[in-house]
Amino acid sequence: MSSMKSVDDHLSDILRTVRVLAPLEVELERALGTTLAEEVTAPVALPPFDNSAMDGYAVRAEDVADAPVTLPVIDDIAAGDGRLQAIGPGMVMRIMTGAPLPAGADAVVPVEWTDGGTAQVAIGRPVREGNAIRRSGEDVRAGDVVLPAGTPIGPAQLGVLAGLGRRRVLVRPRPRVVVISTGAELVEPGLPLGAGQIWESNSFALVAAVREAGGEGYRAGIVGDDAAGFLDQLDAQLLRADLVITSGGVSMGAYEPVKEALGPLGTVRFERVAMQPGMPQGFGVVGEDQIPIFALPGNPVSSFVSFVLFVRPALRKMGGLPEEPTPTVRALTTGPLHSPEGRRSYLRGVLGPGGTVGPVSRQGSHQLAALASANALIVVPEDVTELPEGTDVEVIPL
Ligand SMILES: Nc1nc2c(c(=O)[nH]1)N[C@H]1C(S)=C(S)[C@@H](COP(=O)(O)OP(=O)(O)OC[C@H]3O[C@@H](n4cnc5c(N)ncnc54)[C@H](O)[C@@H]3O)O[C@H]1N2
Ligand code: MOO
Ligand SMILES: [Mg+2]
Repeated sequence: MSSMKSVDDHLSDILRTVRVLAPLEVELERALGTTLAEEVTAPVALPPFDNSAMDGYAVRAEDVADAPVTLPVIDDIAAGDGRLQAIGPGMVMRIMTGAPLPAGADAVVPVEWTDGGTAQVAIGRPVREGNAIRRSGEDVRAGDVVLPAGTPIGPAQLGVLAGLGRRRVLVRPRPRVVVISTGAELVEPGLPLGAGQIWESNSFALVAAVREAGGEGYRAGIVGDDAAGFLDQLDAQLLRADLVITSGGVSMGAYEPVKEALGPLGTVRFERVAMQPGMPQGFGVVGEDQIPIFALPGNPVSSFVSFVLFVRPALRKMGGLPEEPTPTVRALTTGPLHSPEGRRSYLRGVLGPGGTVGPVSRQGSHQLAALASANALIVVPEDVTELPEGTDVEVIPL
């Protein structure tokens, strides 16, 4: 039996091969979930001008120091009022939240502290200088770097970009990922099953996982166990792909179209990775543009686990995010665990309350429903075959 490649070596080969995607200018509406490819500075201060934090009256604090006092209201300032207003000693203006502070005013009295008058107003208590005023530049000064390149764009970052007047922004685009399923036994869900057939599920799970990982996933349908047909489909799909995932056809059978088609190219290596599930799989590049391709095993749990361990980090890198190990937590096992010698196991488990984790009862790599009942993968190292209940283990939350 040929020797196996470690999970860590396989991942580092992958990360060495995939490249960060070229920056692309996109509309703000399309930037959520991407990574900034430019440094964003503020063209103006935020707030751009001194303004009121409350609905009330713009005053000179010294004029209301002996409150209660009654003072004349010389004008109203609404938010958006562009007039350059000013007040003199002994005068006030009615002002709304967000409206520009008139020159000469140094405090705002909230309407709750007054009788709400419009021609004149009775002010019930004094205010400190600066009360309820939001100063220009208090959030951001003009020229400040607000978002450095490499920032992941979430809702708050998107909001601040709009708040800085941006309509378009330079980002690392979402990787476009095409998923091709292979297998003569596969039928589109929704169509009737014939003898010996099963409904195709891997591409649905993988496309969903791609989307969750920040990529744009497309199903390229099912190709049978025919290497030439697979290559035709691959050629057609490469036009719209930054990355390709195939499922099935990589093991030791008589009909392994992916291995048969890609093996001879010399740019895709088929390995036995020392893991369970997911041992047989390939990785490399295809086409003129050297598009990365993951040839994942057909067993549904195997392709899913391989996605988590290998494809997700590759998508992160392509999308401009820093490399980081797959996030894990520690937990105590609620039952004994078994694992094959020489392969790192990723047992399907349930993370419970209080930092415990238990394996689900069905651990076969074809048992997709068991995966769906799990919320974690329990990592058992290569050299460990049995673990008693109560062992502290590493867990990948799903
Ligand atoms: N003699 C050996 N046989 C197998 C070995 C081995 O080392 N020696 N490895 C086993 C392991 S481990 C795995 S994993 C699988 C990998 O198989 P393939 O990648 O060649 O995939 P297929 O043969 O096409 O399918 C395997 C299994 O998965 C089902 N499948 C495939 N695609 C889908 C899909 N899109 N949706 C749902 N189910 C799918 C398929 O029907 C098969 O049952 O090889 C073992 N064999
Ligand atoms: O390695 Mo296979 O993924 O066990 O079923
Ligand atoms: Mg096979």
